[in-house]
Amino acid sequence: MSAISIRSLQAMKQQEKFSMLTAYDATFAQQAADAGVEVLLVGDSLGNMIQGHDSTLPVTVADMAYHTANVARGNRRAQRPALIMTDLPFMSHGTVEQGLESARLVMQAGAHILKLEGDSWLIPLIESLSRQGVPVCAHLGLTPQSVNKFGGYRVQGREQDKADAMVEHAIALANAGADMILLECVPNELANRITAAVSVPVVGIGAGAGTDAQVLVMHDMLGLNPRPAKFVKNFLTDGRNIQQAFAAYVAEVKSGQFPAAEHGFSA
Ligand SMILES: Nc1nc(=O)c2c([nH]1)NC[C@@H]1CN(c3ccc(C(=O)N[C@@H](CCC(=O)O)C(=O)O)cc3)CN21
Ligand SMILES: CC(C)C(=O)C(=O)O
Ligand SMILES: [Mg+2]
Repeated sequence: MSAISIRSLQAMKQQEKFSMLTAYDATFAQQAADAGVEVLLVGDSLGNMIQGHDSTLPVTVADMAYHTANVARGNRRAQRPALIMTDLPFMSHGTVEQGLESARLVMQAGAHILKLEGDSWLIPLIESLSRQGVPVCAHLGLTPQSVNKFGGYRVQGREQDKADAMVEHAIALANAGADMILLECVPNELANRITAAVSVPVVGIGAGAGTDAQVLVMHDMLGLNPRPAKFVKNFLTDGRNIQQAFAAYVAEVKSGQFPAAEHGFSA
């Protein structure tokens, strides 16, 4: 089977749901790809899960490059290699110049697509990356790098004006060259509006079952988080091993069984 590409994911929009899971090392990357996970996210949530911080703010570009290189080695050994998406961390893309240098470091470490938190202010950088052949996923809604500005990890886009603005931002980002959109902790109805408004795949976490794809933090879906968020489901149940837990997640995303109503937010 050939490796997953941006093109294969684009073709799945409105045909078949796909799954994304965080991976920070070679062993779990290979396990997830072998279980059928289409996208491995080297998330800056490694600040929480690997480094023990209580936010993603301390994570550096060097940390992201290191974990991306590890994930890339494991992924290469998989039956069908997944697409590797890597987060640009806090304050590593405040200007176009800085964003390009950060992008170079993680792409050269083995990422296939970058994820950037931000709204329409990202457009000049996305246009530049797009011209240089670097795919981008724009992360909207609850963007954890802005936790201090938000005053906590809270659902975003509940007010009508904020919801309308998020739809406009998603359209503008896709027009600027974003190849994917990720929505975190937004009301289901808003996620559905955005999924219908853009032609690129939309990935959700805490955004309901209507998006084109789902993402979870691996440690959360293995039940390793003592205080899981509302959108988390533990798949390491019913006597499953880790590989089977990953496969159950993939299957439940494909069938639409996950996420259920209890994992989403209303307006
Ligand atoms: N392990 C882990 N999982 C994550 O999903 C995650 C991280 N770490 N670190 C970075 C951010 C922080 N995230 C979080 C953390 C908590 C909530 C949370 O507790 N949300 C409330 C909703 C609050 C509201 O209603 O506004 C919830 O009930 O889920 C959400 C996102 C998501 N990301
Ligand atoms: C929660 C996902 C979307 C993420 O950005 C991360 O794991 O860092
Ligand atoms: Mg992240």
